[in-house]
Amino acid sequence: MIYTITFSPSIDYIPFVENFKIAELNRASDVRYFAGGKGINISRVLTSMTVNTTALGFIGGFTGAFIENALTNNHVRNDFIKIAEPTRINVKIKSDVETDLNGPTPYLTEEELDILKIQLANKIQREDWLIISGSIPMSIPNSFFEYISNLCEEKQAKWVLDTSGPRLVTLLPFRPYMIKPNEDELAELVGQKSEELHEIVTVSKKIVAAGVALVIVSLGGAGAVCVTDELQLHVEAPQGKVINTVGAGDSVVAGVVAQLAQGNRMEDAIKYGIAAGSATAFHEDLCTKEQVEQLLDHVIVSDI
Ligand SMILES: Nc1ncnc2c1ncn2[C@@H]1O[C@H](COP(=O)(O)OP(=O)(O)O)[C@@H](O)[C@H]1O
Ligand SMILES: O=P(O)(O)OC[C@H]1O[C@](O)(COP(=O)(O)O)[C@@H](O)[C@@H]1O
Repeated sequence: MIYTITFSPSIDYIPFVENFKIAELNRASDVRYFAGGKGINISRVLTSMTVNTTALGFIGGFTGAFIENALTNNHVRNDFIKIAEPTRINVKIKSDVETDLNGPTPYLTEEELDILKIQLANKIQREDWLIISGSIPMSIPNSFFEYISNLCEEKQAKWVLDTSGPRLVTLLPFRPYMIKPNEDELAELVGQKSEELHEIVTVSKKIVAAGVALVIVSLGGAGAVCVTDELQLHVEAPQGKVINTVGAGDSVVAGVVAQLAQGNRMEDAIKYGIAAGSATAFHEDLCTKEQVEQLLDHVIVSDI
Protein backbone atom coordinates (compact mmCIF):
# COMPACT_ATOMS: atom_id res chain seq x y z
CA MET A 1 0.00 0.00 0.00
CA ILE A 2 1.19 3.52 -0.73
CA TYR A 3 -0.08 5.97 1.87
CA THR A 4 0.01 9.70 1.26
CA ILE A 5 -0.23 12.36 3.94
CA THR A 6 -1.49 15.83 3.02
CA PHE A 7 -1.35 18.02 6.12
CA SER A 8 -2.95 20.90 4.25
CA PRO A 9 -5.21 19.80 1.40
CA SER A 10 -6.86 22.37 -0.84
CA ILE A 11 -9.63 22.87 -3.29
CA ASP A 12 -7.69 24.01 -6.35
CA TYR A 13 -9.93 26.71 -7.87
CA ILE A 14 -8.83 27.42 -11.44
CA PRO A 15 -10.38 30.42 -13.20
CA PHE A 16 -9.50 30.97 -16.88
CA VAL A 17 -9.19 34.73 -17.45
CA GLU A 18 -8.18 36.44 -20.69
CA ASN A 19 -5.72 39.29 -20.14
CA PHE A 20 -5.78 39.08 -16.36
CA LYS A 21 -4.98 42.49 -14.84
CA ILE A 22 -4.29 43.21 -11.19
CA ALA A 23 -6.30 45.96 -9.45
CA GLU A 24 -9.15 45.63 -12.01
CA LEU A 25 -12.37 43.66 -12.26
CA ASN A 26 -11.54 40.50 -14.20
CA ARG A 27 -14.17 38.01 -15.36
CA ALA A 28 -13.42 34.33 -15.80
CA SER A 29 -14.64 32.67 -19.00
CA ASP A 30 -14.56 29.26 -17.30
CA VAL A 31 -13.64 27.73 -13.92
CA ARG A 32 -12.61 24.31 -12.57
CA TYR A 33 -12.57 22.91 -9.03
CA PHE A 34 -10.22 20.04 -8.12
CA ALA A 35 -9.59 18.17 -4.88
CA GLY A 36 -5.94 19.17 -4.45
CA GLY A 37 -2.93 19.28 -2.23
CA LYS A 38 0.20 17.36 -3.08
CA GLY A 39 -0.45 14.04 -1.33
CA ILE A 40 -4.01 14.00 -2.62
CA ASN A 41 -2.80 14.58 -6.18
CA ILE A 42 -0.39 11.67 -5.75
CA SER A 43 -3.16 9.37 -4.48
CA ARG A 44 -5.39 10.44 -7.39
CA VAL A 45 -2.66 9.60 -9.92
CA LEU A 46 -1.85 6.28 -8.20
CA THR A 47 -5.53 5.32 -8.25
CA SER A 48 -5.74 6.01 -11.97
CA MET A 49 -2.63 3.81 -12.37
CA THR A 50 -4.55 1.09 -10.45
CA VAL A 51 -1.94 1.12 -7.67
CA ASN A 52 -3.21 0.59 -4.10
CA THR A 53 -3.19 3.87 -2.20
CA THR A 54 -4.89 5.58 0.73
CA ALA A 55 -4.93 9.36 1.14
CA LEU A 56 -4.45 10.47 4.75
CA GLY A 57 -4.30 13.91 6.33
CA PHE A 58 -6.55 16.55 7.83
CA ILE A 59 -9.71 18.13 6.41
CA GLY A 60 -12.32 20.49 7.78
CA GLY A 61 -15.47 22.46 6.94
CA PHE A 62 -17.43 22.55 3.67
CA THR A 63 -14.22 22.58 1.66
CA GLY A 64 -12.98 19.47 3.42
CA ALA A 65 -16.34 17.77 2.73
CA PHE A 66 -15.98 18.66 -0.99
CA ILE A 67 -12.55 17.02 -1.08
CA GLU A 68 -13.69 13.87 0.72
CA ASN A 69 -16.72 13.51 -1.58
CA ALA A 70 -14.71 14.18 -4.73
CA LEU A 71 -12.16 11.52 -3.80
CA THR A 72 -14.70 8.94 -2.66
CA ASN A 73 -16.82 9.47 -5.81
CA ASN A 74 -13.69 8.84 -7.88
CA HIS A 75 -12.77 5.70 -5.92
CA VAL A 76 -9.70 7.26 -4.30
CA ARG A 77 -9.45 5.49 -0.93
CA ASN A 78 -9.15 8.01 1.89
CA ASP A 79 -9.19 8.17 5.66
CA PHE A 80 -8.91 11.80 6.72
CA ILE A 81 -8.90 13.13 10.27
CA LYS A 82 -11.56 15.83 10.71
CA ILE A 83 -10.56 19.18 12.18
CA ALA A 84 -12.59 22.32 12.93
CA GLU A 85 -10.67 24.70 10.65
CA PRO A 86 -12.03 24.77 7.09
CA THR A 87 -9.65 23.39 4.47
CA ARG A 88 -8.08 26.11 2.30
CA ILE A 89 -8.91 27.08 -1.29
CA ASN A 90 -5.88 27.61 -3.57
CA VAL A 91 -6.49 29.92 -6.52
CA LYS A 92 -4.61 29.25 -9.79
CA ILE A 93 -5.45 32.01 -12.29
CA LYS A 94 -4.85 30.87 -15.86
CA SER A 95 -4.17 33.73 -18.21
CA ASP A 96 -1.14 34.41 -20.48
CA VAL A 97 0.82 33.29 -17.42
CA GLU A 98 -0.37 31.43 -14.30
CA THR A 99 -0.74 33.27 -10.98
CA ASP A 100 -1.06 31.15 -7.84
CA LEU A 101 -2.47 32.11 -4.45
CA ASN A 102 -2.18 29.28 -1.91
CA GLY A 103 -4.04 29.60 1.39
CA PRO A 104 -2.41 29.13 4.80
CA THR A 105 -1.96 25.72 6.41
CA PRO A 106 -4.17 24.74 9.38
CA TYR A 107 -3.10 24.78 13.01
CA LEU A 108 -2.91 21.13 14.09
CA THR A 109 -3.06 20.34 17.79
CA GLU A 110 -0.95 17.72 19.56
CA GLU A 111 -4.09 15.59 20.03
CA GLU A 112 -4.84 15.72 16.29
CA LEU A 113 -1.28 14.69 15.46
CA ASP A 114 -1.52 11.85 17.97
CA ILE A 115 -4.55 10.52 16.07
CA LEU A 116 -2.44 10.46 12.91
CA LYS A 117 0.41 8.71 14.70
CA ILE A 118 -1.95 5.98 15.95
CA GLN A 119 -3.48 5.65 12.48
CA LEU A 120 -0.02 5.18 10.95
CA ALA A 121 1.15 2.75 13.62
CA ASN A 122 -1.94 0.62 12.92
CA LYS A 123 -1.81 0.80 9.14
CA ILE A 124 1.80 0.69 7.98
CA GLN A 125 3.20 -2.71 7.19
CA ARG A 126 6.38 -4.16 5.72
CA GLU A 127 7.15 -2.88 2.19
CA ASP A 128 4.53 -0.13 2.36
CA TRP A 129 5.42 3.39 1.25
CA LEU A 130 4.47 6.62 3.01
CA ILE A 131 4.60 9.85 1.02
CA ILE A 132 4.45 13.11 2.96
CA SER A 133 3.86 15.87 0.48
CA GLY A 134 3.01 19.57 0.47
CA SER A 135 3.26 22.38 2.99
CA ILE A 136 3.91 21.45 6.61
CA PRO A 137 2.02 23.46 9.24
CA MET A 138 4.21 25.32 11.74
CA SER A 139 2.42 23.54 14.57
CA ILE A 140 3.98 20.19 13.58
CA PRO A 141 7.24 19.72 15.49
CA ASN A 142 10.25 17.99 13.96
CA SER A 143 9.77 15.21 16.53
CA PHE A 144 6.77 14.10 14.44
CA PHE A 145 9.18 13.30 11.59
CA GLU A 146 11.49 11.50 13.97
CA TYR A 147 8.47 9.35 14.83
CA ILE A 148 7.80 8.71 11.13
CA SER A 149 11.41 7.82 10.46
CA ASN A 150 11.57 5.37 13.38
CA LEU A 151 8.19 3.84 12.56
CA CYS A 152 9.14 3.24 8.92
CA GLU A 153 12.47 1.76 9.92
CA GLU A 154 10.80 -0.54 12.44
CA LYS A 155 8.13 -1.63 9.94
CA GLN A 156 10.57 -1.86 7.02
CA ALA A 157 8.60 0.66 5.04
CA LYS A 158 9.98 3.58 3.01
CA TRP A 159 9.02 7.22 3.44
CA VAL A 160 9.22 10.03 0.91
CA LEU A 161 9.26 13.76 1.61
CA ASP A 162 8.19 16.33 -0.97
CA THR A 163 7.95 19.73 0.62
CA SER A 164 9.47 23.15 0.10
CA GLY A 165 10.68 26.10 2.11
CA PRO A 166 13.14 26.37 4.99
CA ARG A 167 11.56 23.39 6.75
CA LEU A 168 12.94 20.85 4.27
CA VAL A 169 16.59 21.25 5.28
CA THR A 170 15.72 20.65 8.94
CA LEU A 171 13.99 17.36 8.07
CA LEU A 172 16.74 15.72 6.00
CA PRO A 173 18.47 14.34 9.14
CA PHE A 174 15.40 12.08 9.52
CA ARG A 175 16.56 10.42 6.31
CA PRO A 176 13.56 10.16 4.00
CA TYR A 177 14.22 7.55 1.30
CA MET A 178 13.45 10.06 -1.46
CA ILE A 179 12.99 13.79 -2.03
CA LYS A 180 11.85 15.55 -5.22
CA PRO A 181 12.72 19.24 -5.20
CA ASN A 182 12.21 21.30 -8.36
CA GLU A 183 15.02 23.66 -9.43
CA ASP A 184 13.92 26.51 -7.14
CA GLU A 185 13.37 24.20 -4.18
CA LEU A 186 16.84 22.69 -4.66
CA ALA A 187 18.36 26.19 -4.73
CA GLU A 188 16.55 27.06 -1.49
CA LEU A 189 17.63 23.77 0.07
CA VAL A 190 21.34 24.08 -0.70
CA GLY A 191 21.57 27.88 -0.74
CA GLN A 192 22.82 28.19 -4.30
CA LYS A 193 21.32 28.05 -7.79
CA SER A 194 22.63 25.20 -9.94
CA GLU A 195 22.62 26.12 -13.63
CA GLU A 196 24.23 23.05 -15.20
CA LEU A 197 23.31 19.38 -14.94
CA HIS A 198 26.66 18.45 -13.41
CA GLU A 199 26.18 21.12 -10.70
CA ILE A 200 22.78 19.60 -9.87
CA VAL A 201 24.47 16.21 -9.65
CA THR A 202 27.18 17.55 -7.32
CA VAL A 203 24.74 19.05 -4.81
CA SER A 204 22.40 16.04 -5.07
CA LYS A 205 25.30 13.68 -4.33
CA LYS A 206 25.92 15.60 -1.11
CA ILE A 207 22.28 15.07 -0.10
CA VAL A 208 22.64 11.36 -0.92
CA ALA A 209 25.82 11.21 1.16
CA ALA A 210 23.83 12.71 4.05
CA GLY A 211 21.45 9.73 3.98
CA VAL A 212 18.69 10.37 1.41
CA ALA A 213 18.82 7.37 -0.94
CA LEU A 214 17.17 8.98 -3.97
CA VAL A 215 17.18 12.62 -5.06
CA ILE A 216 15.07 13.57 -8.06
CA VAL A 217 15.38 17.19 -9.15
CA SER A 218 12.56 18.02 -11.54
CA LEU A 219 13.39 20.60 -14.19
CA GLY A 220 10.02 21.42 -15.79
CA GLY A 221 10.25 21.06 -19.59
CA ALA A 222 13.87 19.86 -19.26
CA GLY A 223 12.75 16.69 -17.41
CA ALA A 224 14.73 15.73 -14.32
CA VAL A 225 18.03 14.70 -12.81
CA CYS A 226 18.00 11.50 -10.75
CA VAL A 227 20.83 10.75 -8.32
CA THR A 228 21.52 7.79 -6.03
CA ASP A 229 24.87 6.55 -4.71
CA GLU A 230 25.08 4.32 -7.77
CA LEU A 231 23.76 6.40 -10.64
CA GLN A 232 23.33 9.89 -11.99
CA LEU A 233 20.83 10.25 -14.82
CA HIS A 234 19.31 12.97 -16.94
CA VAL A 235 15.78 12.16 -17.97
CA GLU A 236 14.57 14.28 -20.86
CA ALA A 237 10.86 15.14 -20.87
CA PRO A 238 8.81 14.61 -24.01
CA GLN A 239 7.81 17.62 -26.12
CA GLY A 240 4.18 18.69 -26.16
CA LYS A 241 1.69 21.49 -25.68
CA VAL A 242 1.52 22.48 -22.03
CA ILE A 243 -2.07 22.90 -20.80
CA ASN A 244 -1.88 22.79 -16.97
CA THR A 245 1.20 22.09 -14.87
CA VAL A 246 -0.63 22.00 -11.51
CA GLY A 247 0.18 18.58 -10.09
CA ALA A 248 2.95 17.80 -12.62
CA GLY A 249 5.56 17.42 -9.84
CA ASP A 250 3.13 15.29 -7.82
CA SER A 251 2.64 13.06 -10.87
CA VAL A 252 6.42 12.52 -11.07
CA VAL A 253 6.45 11.35 -7.44
CA ALA A 254 3.42 9.09 -8.04
CA GLY A 255 4.95 7.53 -11.16
CA VAL A 256 8.35 6.87 -9.60
CA VAL A 257 7.00 5.42 -6.35
CA ALA A 258 4.40 3.29 -8.17
CA GLN A 259 7.17 1.64 -10.17
CA LEU A 260 9.62 1.22 -7.30
CA ALA A 261 6.88 -0.22 -5.09
CA GLN A 262 6.29 -2.85 -7.79
CA GLY A 263 9.98 -3.76 -7.70
CA ASN A 264 10.94 -2.18 -11.01
CA ARG A 265 14.41 -0.80 -11.83
CA MET A 266 15.32 2.78 -10.91
CA GLU A 267 15.89 3.72 -14.60
CA ASP A 268 12.41 2.49 -15.52
CA ALA A 269 10.81 4.14 -12.47
CA ILE A 270 12.24 7.57 -13.24
CA LYS A 271 11.29 7.23 -16.89
CA TYR A 272 7.72 6.42 -15.87
CA GLY A 273 7.69 9.33 -13.40
CA ILE A 274 8.76 11.88 -16.01
CA ALA A 275 6.22 10.51 -18.50
CA ALA A 276 3.58 10.99 -15.75
CA GLY A 277 4.70 14.57 -15.02
CA SER A 278 4.58 15.49 -18.69
CA ALA A 279 1.26 13.71 -19.27
CA THR A 280 -0.22 15.87 -16.51
CA ALA A 281 1.38 19.03 -17.97
CA PHE A 282 -0.17 18.21 -21.38
CA HIS A 283 -3.73 17.77 -20.05
CA GLU A 284 -6.25 19.80 -18.08
CA ASP A 285 -6.46 17.39 -15.13
CA LEU A 286 -3.97 14.91 -13.66
CA CYS A 287 -2.63 12.18 -15.95
CA THR A 288 -4.23 8.83 -16.61
CA LYS A 289 -2.31 5.55 -16.99
CA GLU A 290 -3.03 5.51 -20.75
CA GLN A 291 -1.70 9.05 -21.22
CA VAL A 292 1.47 8.16 -19.32
CA GLU A 293 2.09 5.00 -21.31
CA GLN A 294 1.63 6.86 -24.62
CA LEU A 295 4.54 9.14 -23.66
CA LEU A 296 6.92 6.49 -22.31
CA ASP A 297 8.81 5.93 -25.58
CA HIS A 298 9.43 9.69 -25.85
CA VAL A 299 11.29 9.93 -22.53
CA ILE A 300 15.06 9.67 -23.00
CA VAL A 301 17.29 8.54 -20.13
CA SER A 302 21.04 9.11 -20.30
CA ASP A 303 24.01 9.02 -17.92
CA ILE A 304 25.45 12.36 -16.87
N1 LIG B 1 6.97 22.31 -20.47
C1 LIG B 1 6.95 21.01 -20.13
N2 LIG B 1 7.09 20.06 -21.10
C2 LIG B 1 7.11 18.75 -20.78
N3 LIG B 1 7.00 18.28 -19.51
C3 LIG B 1 6.87 19.18 -18.51
C4 LIG B 1 6.83 20.59 -18.74
N4 LIG B 1 6.70 21.23 -17.56
C5 LIG B 1 6.65 20.26 -16.61
N5 LIG B 1 6.76 19.03 -17.18
C6 LIG B 1 6.77 17.73 -16.51
O1 LIG B 1 6.41 17.89 -15.14
C7 LIG B 1 7.49 17.50 -14.28
C8 LIG B 1 7.51 18.36 -13.03
O2 LIG B 1 7.63 19.71 -13.38
P1 LIG B 1 8.34 20.77 -12.42
O3 LIG B 1 7.88 22.10 -12.89
O4 LIG B 1 9.80 20.52 -12.42
O5 LIG B 1 7.80 20.34 -10.98
P2 LIG B 1 6.85 21.06 -9.91
O6 LIG B 1 5.44 20.93 -10.46
O7 LIG B 1 7.05 20.25 -8.66
O8 LIG B 1 7.33 22.48 -9.79
C9 LIG B 1 8.73 17.58 -15.16
O9 LIG B 1 9.77 16.75 -14.67
C10 LIG B 1 8.18 17.13 -16.51
O10 LIG B 1 8.04 15.72 -16.55
O1 LIG C 1 1.05 22.45 -0.03
P1 LIG C 1 1.52 23.53 -0.96
O2 LIG C 1 3.00 23.60 -1.10
O3 LIG C 1 0.90 24.85 -0.63
O4 LIG C 1 1.02 23.14 -2.41
C1 LIG C 1 -0.32 22.83 -2.67
C2 LIG C 1 -0.60 22.98 -4.12
O5 LIG C 1 0.29 22.15 -4.83
C3 LIG C 1 -0.41 21.33 -5.72
O6 LIG C 1 -0.45 20.07 -5.12
C4 LIG C 1 0.28 21.29 -7.06
O7 LIG C 1 1.65 20.92 -6.88
P2 LIG C 1 2.69 20.76 -8.06
O8 LIG C 1 2.21 21.59 -9.22
O9 LIG C 1 4.01 21.21 -7.48
O10 LIG C 1 2.74 19.29 -8.40
C5 LIG C 1 -1.82 21.86 -5.82
O11 LIG C 1 -2.77 20.85 -5.97
C6 LIG C 1 -1.99 22.59 -4.50
O12 LIG C 1 -2.74 23.71 -4.67
